[in-house]
Amino acid sequence: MEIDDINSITVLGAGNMGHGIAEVAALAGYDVTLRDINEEFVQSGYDDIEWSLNKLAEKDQISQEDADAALDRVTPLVDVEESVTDADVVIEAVPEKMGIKEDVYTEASEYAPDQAIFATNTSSLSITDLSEFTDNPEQFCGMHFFNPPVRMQLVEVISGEHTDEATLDVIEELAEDFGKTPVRVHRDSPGFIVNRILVPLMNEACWLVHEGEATIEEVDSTTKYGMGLPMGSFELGDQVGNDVSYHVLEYMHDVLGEAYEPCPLLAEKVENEELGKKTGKGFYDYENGGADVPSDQVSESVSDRLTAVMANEVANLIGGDVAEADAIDEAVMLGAGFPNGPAKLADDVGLDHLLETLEDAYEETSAARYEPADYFAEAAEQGGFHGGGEDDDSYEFDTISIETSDDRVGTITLDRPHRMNTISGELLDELGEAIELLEADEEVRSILLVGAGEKAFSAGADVQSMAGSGADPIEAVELSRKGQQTFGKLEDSDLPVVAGIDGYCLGGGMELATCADLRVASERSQLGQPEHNLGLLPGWGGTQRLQQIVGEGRAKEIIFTAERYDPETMADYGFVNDVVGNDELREEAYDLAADLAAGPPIAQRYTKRAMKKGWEDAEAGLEIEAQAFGHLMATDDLMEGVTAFMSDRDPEFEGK
Ligand SMILES: C/C=C/C(=O)SCCNC(=O)CCNC(=O)[C@H](O)C(C)(C)COP(=O)(O)OP(=O)(O)OC[C@H]1O[C@@H](n2cnc3c(N)ncnc32)[C@H](O)[C@@H]1OP(=O)(O)O
Repeated sequence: MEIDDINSITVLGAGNMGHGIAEVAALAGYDVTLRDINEEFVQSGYDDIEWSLNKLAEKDQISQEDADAALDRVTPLVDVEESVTDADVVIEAVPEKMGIKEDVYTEASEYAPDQAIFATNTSSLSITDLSEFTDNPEQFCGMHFFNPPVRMQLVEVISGEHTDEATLDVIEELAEDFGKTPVRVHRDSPGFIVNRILVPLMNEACWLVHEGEATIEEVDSTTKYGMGLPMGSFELGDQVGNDVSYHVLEYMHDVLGEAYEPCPLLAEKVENEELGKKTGKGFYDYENGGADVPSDQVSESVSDRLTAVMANEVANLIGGDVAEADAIDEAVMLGAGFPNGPAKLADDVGLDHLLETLEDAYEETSAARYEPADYFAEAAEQGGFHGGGEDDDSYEFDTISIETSDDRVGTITLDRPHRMNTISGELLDELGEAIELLEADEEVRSILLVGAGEKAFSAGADVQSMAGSGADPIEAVELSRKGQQTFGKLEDSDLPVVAGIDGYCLGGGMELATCADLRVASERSQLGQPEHNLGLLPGWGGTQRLQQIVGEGRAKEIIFTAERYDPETMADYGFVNDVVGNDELREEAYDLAADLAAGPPIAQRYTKRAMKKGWEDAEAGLEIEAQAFGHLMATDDLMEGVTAFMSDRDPEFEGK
């Protein structure tokens, strides 16, 4: 089957995941049948889809017409035969019990067309075992969505032992058509990628506390503020559900062995029905304020242990041919909101050190969970999961990407869409390097700055990583100076710089855009300096540079009110040069950057210098203007400009 042959999708199971998957498929334009065992369940799933679609429309993420059209494409049904008889793809999302799934597959494969592909959303059962309940196990694979499917970008596409390549290809294309990012899991291994990393991490957090090596506060402070993960390990456990982690661990324990023995502390939580957020109590008490993770109890030994255990799982996945390092990183960043993938995090700490940490713990405790995976030493030897530092492609970054085009535009994309393109220390380093690279590239004549995804240009400094290190005032001073200097490179650049703003442009994100020469914003953008809401001030140049553009009165208004502004108001204030339709932003911003790239480089360079100098001292600015004017007289560009004007053609400036 080819992707173009897919029109009808049946989702079996109208629960939390089932109705979410059906909604995603309907939004992508497919006819969807949503099936559950009785009217009440299926109607409840349908109502949830309607609610969610209306919410998306209310938030202007889709139009009301699109929401209504998507709902119209969903047919709720109870009868199995009727639900699958025309299905091109059947996605199963029924409860995680082998017996229930067996019944569902046996019945559905009796009535589904022979060519239909079956995909399971299971997070914990064997794809191979499930495929054997169908007539065509080669047309069966895993298609694991994350909760809630409508918001989460990741889909793990998992091969079973019998799955053929064509099935995986078409399901990957389908996931892309749903607007998701598929990550291929080559082997049917418990937990696939994301749970295989997260669940042993949460288990190790429990062991550290159970063995008296750390407190819950120390572990969570370290996880969140030391390692920079989105939340503490126990906080995450409570969110996932302690029963869910426990059952996944039990399954891993059965299939993969002793290393995955659930910690008694976790078992105790399950026994006491302290399952986390959903029961009001887990490791934290959600009826009394919930998780309050301290930022000042970061412990190096806890960080080493947790990172080492996580790295061991990465080594198991790579060594076991389940997935490659890049796929693991992408999956965990998208599925769990990690700022960097676990392979990259481990590489950054250093595999030699982590291997030693594991070996020491293994020697001390003889616990199987510390036994280094076979592949670990190999990866350490080659300098990391990502192969060490021998990669001499200087255009490779982790938090940004850069691209150059025939129009001589160098585009820098802030590339942390799962974190609203927030600006971390690493991003600042990479941004500085990227600006220098583009400046040094003779083929580049202008810079375009954009954010990845549709939600944000940038929501500012990554406040979480700032809270981790910013408790130290001296470090915070340095961080402020680093931001000022990095963004200042754009101001000082000889190249004209355009910021293409789509979505949130807040705090440090707005300070970055302030350093561009021109700003184009989409209609849906929201701009502002919310730092005062956090008890901070715009510390990446905002107190100085914004007033140069909008004047002191407006700059003070923007900073003191900490409000979010629409782009039209920002255009009235003189901050935004042009407001364009959401769908046109990329093209319009690029075209502007391309126009500037076709301009006279020497005149542009001197104009920027004269204007900047004039901020400090108008007399000095005027002097630079006069000198530059003189120098330009002797350039080929002037000759070319005048000749082109006389011949009524476009000039071709060479910067000479
Ligand atoms: C010197 C410079 C200083 C500064 O720049 S200070 C920072 C200034 N910026 C801000 O104060 C903006 C803070 N963020 C927000 O107000 C909201 O977010 C938005 C309005 C941008 C978006 O709201 P919504 O659409 O409801 O999304 P969501 O669930 O709040 O955010 C999605 C994920 O992005 C993370 N995130 C957003 N902004 C930041 C940030 N500035 N630092 C770190 N993380 C951030 C969230 O926590 C969350 O993450 P999860 O999905 O894991 O819950």
